[in-house]
Amino acid sequence: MSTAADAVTDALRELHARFAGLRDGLVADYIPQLALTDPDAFGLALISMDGHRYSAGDAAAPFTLQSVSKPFVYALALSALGLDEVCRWVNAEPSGEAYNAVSLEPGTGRPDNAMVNAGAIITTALIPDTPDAPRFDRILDGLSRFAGRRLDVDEQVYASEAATGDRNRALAYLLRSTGPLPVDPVAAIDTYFAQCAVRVTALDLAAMAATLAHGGVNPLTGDAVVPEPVAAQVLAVMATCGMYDASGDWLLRVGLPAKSGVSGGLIAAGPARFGLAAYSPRLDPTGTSVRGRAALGALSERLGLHLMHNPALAASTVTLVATADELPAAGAAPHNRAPRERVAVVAAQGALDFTAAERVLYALDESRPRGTEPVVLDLRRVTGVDRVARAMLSGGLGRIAADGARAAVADPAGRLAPPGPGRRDGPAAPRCFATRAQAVAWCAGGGPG
Ligand SMILES: NC(=O)CC[C@H](N)C(=O)O
Repeated sequence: MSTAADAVTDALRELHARFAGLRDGLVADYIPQLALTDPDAFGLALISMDGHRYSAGDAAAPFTLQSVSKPFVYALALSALGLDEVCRWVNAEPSGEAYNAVSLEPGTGRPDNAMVNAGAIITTALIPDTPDAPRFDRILDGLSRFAGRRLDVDEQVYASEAATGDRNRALAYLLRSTGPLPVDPVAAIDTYFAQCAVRVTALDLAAMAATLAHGGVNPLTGDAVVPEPVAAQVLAVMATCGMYDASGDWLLRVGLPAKSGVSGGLIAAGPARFGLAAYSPRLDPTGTSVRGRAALGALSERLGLHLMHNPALAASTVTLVATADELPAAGAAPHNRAPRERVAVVAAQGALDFTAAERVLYALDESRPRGTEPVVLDLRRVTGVDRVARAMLSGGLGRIAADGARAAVADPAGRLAPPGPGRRDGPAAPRCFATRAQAVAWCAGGGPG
């Protein structure tokens, strides 16, 4: 039997079938253990903001995080130290160079960003290291919370990189020699190798990406892994730097914050929409999975996820602009008796943010052609009012009241202010009522002022 949501799985399966024939690219072999992976493994996964999981192909096949660990450890550093402190040691500029380049700011020695190896090594070194919570324990714990399950280290890949990672060790020594660092990158290099060797699946990666897309809260477990501003900061750096010297092209064509790794993992995050992941070990010259890139690019196009694409203009916010005596009798019963004033009524629906609140304020003005009429704002069909919209609506209604007109809100859920005709919390708090009829009656002069 098939379910309606199988249509989402079908979309992933179709992309999997479309790109499974791609044989371009090479499996990374500078970490010898990685050369032993099956070059044809190919998995895709998608996790929604409600925690719904979809996958196709080898989405449960294990592989190591490699550079896909970088944005998550960056998130942990930002959570521990804050953006300004982290930026003192790692910049946030695209380097336009390969992941292993020696891209250090002249003068300060500061790496360009936390997505290239030099920046990632510093980021790892910035994670606090205390006897009761050693640095790597904190990192493994954090990565596990992003994934929503306990992760472990592929000891063979770790040993393989530790034995051959001379270039990264050289970078660590160079970093220590150039900058007045608060931490020792040389001491942190083995921790960096270990974080790169943490074992995941494409489904784990999708959960990790979905956690960033979901404001730092894992949509599978509900765990608030990092604060919302940190998730936004990490996504911003992924968008500009996540694909190294291919970051501009990726943002242009795919339009999503993303991060690749040399084991073949690739994540992309559609903020407030999805976490996406691909796994396929054959890499292009920038170190990105060839099939992963093709599949996530096609998925973004197909689902309309490009960030700069006309962002979802919400359905109409304002559902009614009228005067109370134009409304059906049931909606405005008290008003049918000779009102002292014509009362304007504006009704809104859906989730109110800045964009929606601007529409509502504009409609409030349109509903009062003389600019002196009392007005009722009907929020009964509103599902949410964010902080910005609340301040804007209170401010707009406050201006009407300050001009001497009555302004009331039908707001039984108390989204703008607690309901109750007697309630007035100060000059900025609008008069709120449980029903529209009560609000209209008060505005028409039927209630105490
Ligand atoms: N791009 C990558 O995935 C690189 C990670 C790898 N562990 C390295 O530091 O070389």
